[in-house]
Amino acid sequence: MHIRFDQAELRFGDRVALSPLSLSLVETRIGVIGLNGSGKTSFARLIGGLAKPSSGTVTLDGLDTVADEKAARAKTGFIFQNPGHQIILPVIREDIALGPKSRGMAAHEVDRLVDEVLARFGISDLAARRPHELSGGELQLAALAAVCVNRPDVVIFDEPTNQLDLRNRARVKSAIEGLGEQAVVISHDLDLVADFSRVLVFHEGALVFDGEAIEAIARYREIAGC
Ligand SMILES: Nc1ncnc2c1ncn2[C@@H]1O[C@H](COP(=O)(O)OP(=O)(O)OP(=O)(O)O)[C@@H](O)[C@H]1O
Repeated sequence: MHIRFDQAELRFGDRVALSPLSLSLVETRIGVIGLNGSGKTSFARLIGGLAKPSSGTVTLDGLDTVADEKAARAKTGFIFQNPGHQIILPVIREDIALGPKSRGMAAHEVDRLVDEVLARFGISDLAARRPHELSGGELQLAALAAVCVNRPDVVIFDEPTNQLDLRNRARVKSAIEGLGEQAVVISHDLDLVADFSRVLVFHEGALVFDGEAIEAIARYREIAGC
């Protein structure tokens, strides 16, 4: 998908969360790194249509995230920092079924799709479980299944390996690697983006580097002073 920022800016009163930014993204794996408060989530929320630019535009395959809000939103899936908050129904299977059901799909087709996506992320055994019974890694995968069942063109992850142990981190990393969809991944876990074709570095609300992962990570280390 073609994600395009055209002088898009995000402000909260006098506070600038993201300075005017113009760029085009077509790569399948895009990493976003930077210090806390540097503007990464603001950037991601603009892509996902969860924030409206204070000025400028953001388009997804030519659809404006404000003027064509519904169609643009349908192209994106967002996995929040705390995926437990986005699982709203009491049982995982029901939660994953919510999107297809709300589009009026027949019950047997919904069942088939849900089974397929559970198997795809290796979590068929979690179908009947409740969100509070799942580990952080399992919650990430369940949220990812609930997003991917809606067939987005791009999946946006906000720190998907935050607070995960090594095993769960590896599980989430491999799920992201295996995605057919385009992925935009915000991460403080530099290993996660080390193989990505394009990595953006934000600092104080501005994009300060855009390019190869290895150079992006070096630039980030320089900014962090370590
Ligand atoms: N709703 C809001 N109201 C006011 N200021 C905000 C709001 N959301 C973000 N900001 C400010 O915008 C700036 C960028 O925040 P953002 O969440 O995009 O950073 P981040 O790089 O994702 O940080 P982190 O790594 O801590 O998640 C910060 O100074 C933050 O305080």
